[in-house]
Amino acid sequence: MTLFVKICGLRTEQDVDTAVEAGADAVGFVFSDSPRRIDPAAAARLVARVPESVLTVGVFRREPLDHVRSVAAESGIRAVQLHGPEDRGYYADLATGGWTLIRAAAFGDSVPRCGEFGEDMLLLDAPVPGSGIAWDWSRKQVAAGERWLLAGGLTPENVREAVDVTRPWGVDVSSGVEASRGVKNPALITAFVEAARAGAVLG
Ligand SMILES: O=C(O)c1ccccc1NCC(=O)[C@H](O)[C@H](O)COP(=O)(O)O
Repeated sequence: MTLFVKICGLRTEQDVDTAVEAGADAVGFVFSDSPRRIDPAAAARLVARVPESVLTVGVFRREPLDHVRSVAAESGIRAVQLHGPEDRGYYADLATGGWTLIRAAAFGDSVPRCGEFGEDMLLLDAPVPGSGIAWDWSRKQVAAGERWLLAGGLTPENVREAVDVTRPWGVDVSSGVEASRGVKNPALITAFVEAARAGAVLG
């Protein structure tokens, strides 16, 4: 099994082309308040460059359901990643649209299970998404074998150790492949994908 790698917060053609050429499995576009925010029309132009084999993901935080549906339709993304406190009804409604659903949960007291809200993937993240701050991965709470992504403060330097410690199904990065906040560095994107997959032992 190959480690699933998602590169998040992309805003330019170069970002997207680099991630795809590096072998990323998914590319993310942030549609909520963030230095990485992109509007749906601009995202649609980038989504059109992405081959079918790579999942295009829209990232949302605390947005009304109608807004998520409308942005997802306009941009053409195939997956929706939710960082808010959405309930099961919200997920059930979105599931009717055919999008792959990714539920982001902050590392904390509860023990999340992938699928308990009807999601297809679980993303275990730092309390502040997109902050580049790592949490104590050795305390990860997801059962082995679940479709879960490790996120929060990953970099080309630490991703290998993080994968070895937590044995995730996949990894997700944003800040760790940036030259400055919101501006991706192509060389770091390539280095991250290579480092993530180098000698991976998955659980
Ligand atoms: O990137 C943001 O600013 C953002 C804003 C609102 C919701 C989610 C956001 N980002 C999600 C991600 O980029 C990743 O899924 C994850 O949080 C990893 O971030 P990082 O620690 O920067 O690698």
